[in-house]
Amino acid sequence: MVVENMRMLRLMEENRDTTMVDEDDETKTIKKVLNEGLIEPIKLVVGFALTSKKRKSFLQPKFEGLARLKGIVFVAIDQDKPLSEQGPFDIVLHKLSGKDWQQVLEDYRQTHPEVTVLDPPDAIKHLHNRQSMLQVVADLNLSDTYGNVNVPQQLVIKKDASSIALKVAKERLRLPLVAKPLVSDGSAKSHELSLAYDQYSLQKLEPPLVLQEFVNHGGVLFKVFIVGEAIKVVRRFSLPNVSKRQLSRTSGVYRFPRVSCAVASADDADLDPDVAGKDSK
Ligand SMILES: Nc1ncnc2c1ncn2[C@@H]1O[C@H](COP(=O)(O)OP(=O)(O)OP(=O)(O)O)[C@@H](O)[C@H]1O
Ligand SMILES: O=P(O)(O)O[C@H]1[C@H](O)[C@@H](O)[C@H](OP(=O)(O)O)[C@@H](OP(=O)(O)O)[C@H]1O
Repeated sequence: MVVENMRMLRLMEENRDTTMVDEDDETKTIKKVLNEGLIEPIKLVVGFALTSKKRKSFLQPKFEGLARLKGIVFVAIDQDKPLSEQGPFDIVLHKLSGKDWQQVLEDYRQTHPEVTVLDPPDAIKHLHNRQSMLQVVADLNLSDTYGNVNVPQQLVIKKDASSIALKVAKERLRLPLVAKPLVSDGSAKSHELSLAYDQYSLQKLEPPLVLQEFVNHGGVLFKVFIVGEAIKVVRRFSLPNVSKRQLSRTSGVYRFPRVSCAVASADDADLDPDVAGKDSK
């Protein structure tokens, strides 16, 4: 048992980025427990294929350690070697884009039906494009049902920035508009959003993109995470409302950073309970 745990520890060390070796007390405790053989035997091997950015944000040493205590280990997939020659895995966890990788996964699913691929390329392809991503929600037709789920008015611009103003006028989209890259592939570029205040500045945008009417939402939003039966809701700070007055006085295109990421948590903020419902338009 101790030998197996030491082997596992080595595996975890080998699979870790050199940028991730900052050890806190909890990590040291986990290592001590591992060394002393006090933990569960390995029940599940998860092969992962992630970008180095994702590996750093998701596979943090503490998380890996806690998973190991529950008998789950994470092993890096070497993309330069055939997937079938690696493992054996119980689960393949991935977040990589590209047709070649999708084909590798599809082939692997055929030859290894016993392995759970999270998620199969076919099941997540609509999330790689912001138009199809939102279409799924629009198709659910949830407005005026039990709650009220609406989708912002939006327009896809594939090319030709000079034609945007005309298209926007034709579709009667109201300014300001949020411009989002059409492709959503996890790259930094795909997260670069901007806000266009006036018609003239629309030509400065860079297609392919999705234009959405800006929806005032009181500067906070809720993110809902669902895994199986588990549901977690977090509150995050977001873009503040844009008033009519502000709109009439502002022009141009403004890039905005990752406003509602994890560091923008508003879970503990003391907010006016009505704030998310106010509309200053
Ligand atoms: N139509 C909209 N009206 C008002 N604000 C918006 C709108 N769309 C997006 N935002 C703001 O932009 C932020 C990011 O938008 P979005 O979630 O579409 O992009 P993302 O890159 O996928 O973000 P994330 O990385 O947080 O998942 C939101 O948190 C919200 O603050
Ligand atoms: O931390 P939350 O609020 O869950 O937001 C996530 C986004 O929803 C994801 O889209 C980001 O992943 P990608 O950068 O791979 O798209 C993801 O990027 P990260 O894994 O680098 O943190 C997060 O920004």
